[in-house]
Amino acid sequence: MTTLSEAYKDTPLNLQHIVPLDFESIQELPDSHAWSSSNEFTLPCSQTDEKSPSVPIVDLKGTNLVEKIGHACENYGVFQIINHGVSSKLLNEVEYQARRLFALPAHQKLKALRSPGGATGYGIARISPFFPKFMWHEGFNMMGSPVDHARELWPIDYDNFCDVMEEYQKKMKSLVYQLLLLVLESLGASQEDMESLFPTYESAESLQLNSYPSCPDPSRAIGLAPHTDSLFLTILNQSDTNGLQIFRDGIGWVPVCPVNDALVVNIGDLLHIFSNGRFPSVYHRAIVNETKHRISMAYFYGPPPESEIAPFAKLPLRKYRSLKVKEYIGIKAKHLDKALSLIRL
Ligand SMILES: C=C1C[C@]23C[C@H]1CC[C@H]2[C@@]12CCC[C@@](C)(C(=O)O1)[C@H]2[C@@H]3C(=O)O
Ligand SMILES: O=C(O)CCC(=O)C(=O)O
Ligand SMILES: [Fe+2]
Repeated sequence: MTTLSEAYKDTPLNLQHIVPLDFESIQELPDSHAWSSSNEFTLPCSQTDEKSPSVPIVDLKGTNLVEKIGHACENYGVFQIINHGVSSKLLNEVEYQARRLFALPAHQKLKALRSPGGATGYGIARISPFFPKFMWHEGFNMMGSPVDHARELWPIDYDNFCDVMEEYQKKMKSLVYQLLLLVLESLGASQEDMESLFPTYESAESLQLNSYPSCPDPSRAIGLAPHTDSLFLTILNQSDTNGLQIFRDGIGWVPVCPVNDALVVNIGDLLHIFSNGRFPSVYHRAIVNETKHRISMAYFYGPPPESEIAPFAKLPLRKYRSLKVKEYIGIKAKHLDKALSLIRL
């Protein structure tokens, strides 16, 4: 059986595209990280609130969930959830542990550096080789138990970090499955379809901690360049600092403004394929700011790498060919934004 991390082995990266900058030691934006300045207008978060949000907010204890989630998936590709059952204590604890990790000195973080063919550990975003400039970002990725890398970072006291990350992954897994059932129901799948298509015990999952240090010249830097996520669904804990933006056709970049204790859910490419394009994977990016060190935590969830993915049989006129999840991951790793069009029928 191929694991998710093995699915990335065939497209190794060189060190230049793995090692982050030592942000602590930098006073000015280096040319390597300076993007041409973008003056596009984006709606400021001060002009939104919970009554007129920039993307839908779904109360998981509310009514008509299938309808609301279906509408958000079809029209936005992203929504925020509240009353999701994950305690604010746990949300704060993962953020605390992530901050603790990124606050380590650079030489210590490099002990957990991702290997060229590996997917887990410390490093810059996988999508970096596709862009001419580097991002104002460092990440730490986990697939399953983080213990091996955590021990490299904190040889003695790695338990706290691991306990929190494992508990968080467990909570995310049950939450994502609950969301997936609602999403599938809104596509017209029956309970039986769902159980046979996506048995709970089989999946691919990954938890990514993102760090965007405060930046001396934020208008010329980018935290995470525009991309779509690859798997089914992503649950993002963006804490309380804004930075996440989605691209909406005909409008442009729209911020996903932080709502206290809310989590952001977004559609990835595999769900785009499964929904035959009805639920498009949303193009998004993260911007940085001058004063705050922003942390986010993204949980990615998808079907196992060996399984087949295709548009759901009950949907008319299939637009995408059927393929193995690991094959799609390989195509995406080589072609990024062109991956979906390469499998179009
Ligand atoms: C399970 C995943 C999902 C990955 C690849 C792999 C591990 C790291 C994830 C991210 C995290 C940062 C953005 C992204 C675009 C990136 O560069 O690495 C993500 C990517 C994807 O959604 O494709
Ligand atoms: O930090 C954010 O707000 C976005 C993170 C993201 O897009 C990702 O990890 O894939
Ligand atoms: Fe993303």
